[in-house]
Amino acid sequence: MIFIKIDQKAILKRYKPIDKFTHKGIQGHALIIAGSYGKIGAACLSAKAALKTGCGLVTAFIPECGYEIVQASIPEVMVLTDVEVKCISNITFEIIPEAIGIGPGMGQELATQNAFHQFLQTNAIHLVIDADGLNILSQNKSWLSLLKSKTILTPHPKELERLIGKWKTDEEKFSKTIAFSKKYNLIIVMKGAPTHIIDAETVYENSTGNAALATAGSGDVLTGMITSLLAQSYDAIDAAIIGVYLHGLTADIALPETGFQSFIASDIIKNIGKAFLTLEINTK
Ligand SMILES: NC(=O)C1=CN([C@@H]2O[C@H](COP(=O)(O)OP(=O)(O)OC[C@H]3O[C@@H](n4cnc5c(N)ncnc54)[C@H](O)[C@@H]3O)[C@@H](O)[C@H]2O)[C@@H](O)CC1
Ligand SMILES: Nc1ncnc2c1ncn2[C@@H]1O[C@H](COP(=O)(O)OP(=O)(O)O)[C@@H](O)[C@H]1O
Ligand SMILES: [Mg+2]
Repeated sequence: MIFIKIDQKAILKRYKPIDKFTHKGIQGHALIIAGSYGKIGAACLSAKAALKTGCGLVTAFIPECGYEIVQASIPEVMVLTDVEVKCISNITFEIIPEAIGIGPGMGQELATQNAFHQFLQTNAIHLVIDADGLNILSQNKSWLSLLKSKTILTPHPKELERLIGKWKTDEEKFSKTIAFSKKYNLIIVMKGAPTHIIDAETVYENSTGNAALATAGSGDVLTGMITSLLAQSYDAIDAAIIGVYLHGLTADIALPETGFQSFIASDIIKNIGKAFLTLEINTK
């Protein structure tokens, strides 16, 4: 195992400042496939976080019932709807995004599982899988071999357990996750306090974040942020590392204003700009 601590210096080596002459057409298009009846908020959080992390365009693919919710709450985001009202049942789109984030709030209806399977069989675009995307994979482990090399998975501890089985010690958790990452050639964002990013034998430990992040939708926001960085042509490992670092940094920045208790997932999104600025100041 190779252990690497991720601090600001490590991020600055990977961070690419925005080109003065860029435009929205080349700044990356992220597609967020998420949401179900009662959990359209997860799609909103993820899509808004993707936009606020710098990609030029964001499209949300959601069940029909979420159409007005997403359009009204984030007018900058484009929306595609499924034929089903309450859940995703057929993932088809004509746009060509550079990266896709799938799973937040998506639910695990049979129709959604079938649509996800169909999608994995044909998808060739860089991918981040979270939440119900992970839960569906846990129930259908043979589908893991459909994932392209360096697909990013972002499990919290319970989702990780569903994927790799129970562990008794931290050591066992790491060795099982490393073996899983190697077997399927995946990047595993092992969310926690702190979060570790696992790429085969290499374990990156994040240095930002605090308990304020223990709040609903916090992971949905992270999925949007990593997808956005992937869409902006960061390598998968860099997108995962920078996304986790900035996500944690928002909570460190906001803490003096919100305290642990009143920090909510929208506060992560609100502070992404300030988190980026700490990097800009250090590249001057
Ligand atoms: N506003 C929204 O629409 C929201 C939608 N959400 C979605 O709701 C669905 C269900 O997600 P959940 O994660 O709640 O459900 P899960 O059943 O996957 O996870 C909840 C369980 O995991 C355990 N757990 C979670 N984090 C842990 C940690 N750090 N350490 C130890 N145990 C931990 C909890 O004790 C609980 O038993 C997902 O699709 C998610 O994206 C949530 O993100 C909440 C907000
Ligand atoms: N005590 C904590 N300290 C630091 N980070 C935390 C803590 N609790 C949760 N987090 C972070 O918050 C996020 C929670 O993600 P997740 O459980 O998927 O939330 P949700 O599904 O509600 O969106 C992860 O990035 C995790 O690392
Ligand atoms: Mg989650």
